[in-house]
Amino acid sequence: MTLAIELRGLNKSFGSKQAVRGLDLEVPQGALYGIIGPNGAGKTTSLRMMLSILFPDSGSIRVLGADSALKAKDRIGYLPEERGVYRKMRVGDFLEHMAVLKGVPRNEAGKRISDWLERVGLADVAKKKCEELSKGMQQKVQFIAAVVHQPDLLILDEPFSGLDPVNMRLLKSLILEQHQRGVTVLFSTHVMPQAEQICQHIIMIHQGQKVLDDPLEAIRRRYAPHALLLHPIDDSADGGDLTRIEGIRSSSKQESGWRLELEPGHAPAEALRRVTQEIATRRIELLQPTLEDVFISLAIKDAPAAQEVIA
Ligand SMILES: Nc1ncnc2c1ncn2[C@@H]1O[C@H](COP(=O)(O)OP(=O)(O)OP(=O)(O)O)[C@@H](O)[C@H]1O
Repeated sequence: MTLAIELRGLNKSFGSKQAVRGLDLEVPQGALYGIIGPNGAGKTTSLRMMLSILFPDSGSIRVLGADSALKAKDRIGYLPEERGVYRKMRVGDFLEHMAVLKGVPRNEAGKRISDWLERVGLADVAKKKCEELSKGMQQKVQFIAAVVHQPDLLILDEPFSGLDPVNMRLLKSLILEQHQRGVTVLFSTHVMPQAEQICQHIIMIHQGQKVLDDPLEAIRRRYAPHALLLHPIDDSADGGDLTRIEGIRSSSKQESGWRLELEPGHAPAEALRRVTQEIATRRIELLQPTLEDVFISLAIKDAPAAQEVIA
């Protein structure tokens, strides 16, 4: 397996704050990886170290076979968290500048840029100054800047922040398209449903440490279902207090059916059997934990106050 990114034991502190602790990471060539983690977890710091924007205090980095991203910079595309378009520059000039900087011949750049602007619905902004664009538009322009040179590795820091649902969907399809072209894609996000919909593999960083590094399917299997959704034959039935059934911790009637929370550690199949013995059931399903459930359960382990609120 060829690795696009290989990090070993990365550490980084800012003064007394250790932002990244002993980070090991392997991203195979052609993979699509998402990095999630609470605010301040160390995601941006990790991405910046991979890109040699920041340097680790210790540990080693290999990117696209080189010992520094600087040696492979024309093969890397990066969408930074801070949206740094050159405010006074015209959009077309900004993109041409970025493309040429990354090795695209000037006569080729113009055609690529107008194709891209067309694709993201910004065909009419090439002559506008960057500062005249909305935040979402600027973000799309920056995405173009990250891909216009057809990189082999694409690193996106919070690509979905500030986008409306239509543009989120557009960006999602553009990221998937890059992946299908064989580009290695690594992106950080707070938007769990997006990570869940498009990633094959999830990394979670919490307080500077990696706490999850698995294929999404394996994560779903590991975090066992913790709830059932029940559709009784008689929709108007009350059912009484369902916590009388062994293994059921709580129940609530929702539009989608009755949601039954399982006792932690209780075998879902057993609970399912008992429930269907008690209640005439049209349909019953195990609810798989969402990535957000996993995120919250890992992130609040060290935050008792937050746990109380969520429970
Ligand atoms: N240049 C810096 N100087 C001092 N502290 C910093 C610097 N950059 C990051 N930090 C600190 O390092 C920690 C990790 O920050 P980082 O930006 O990597 O987190 P993050 O996971 O990207 O967070 P967010 O999701 O909020 O963007 C935080 O405590 C942050 O305050």
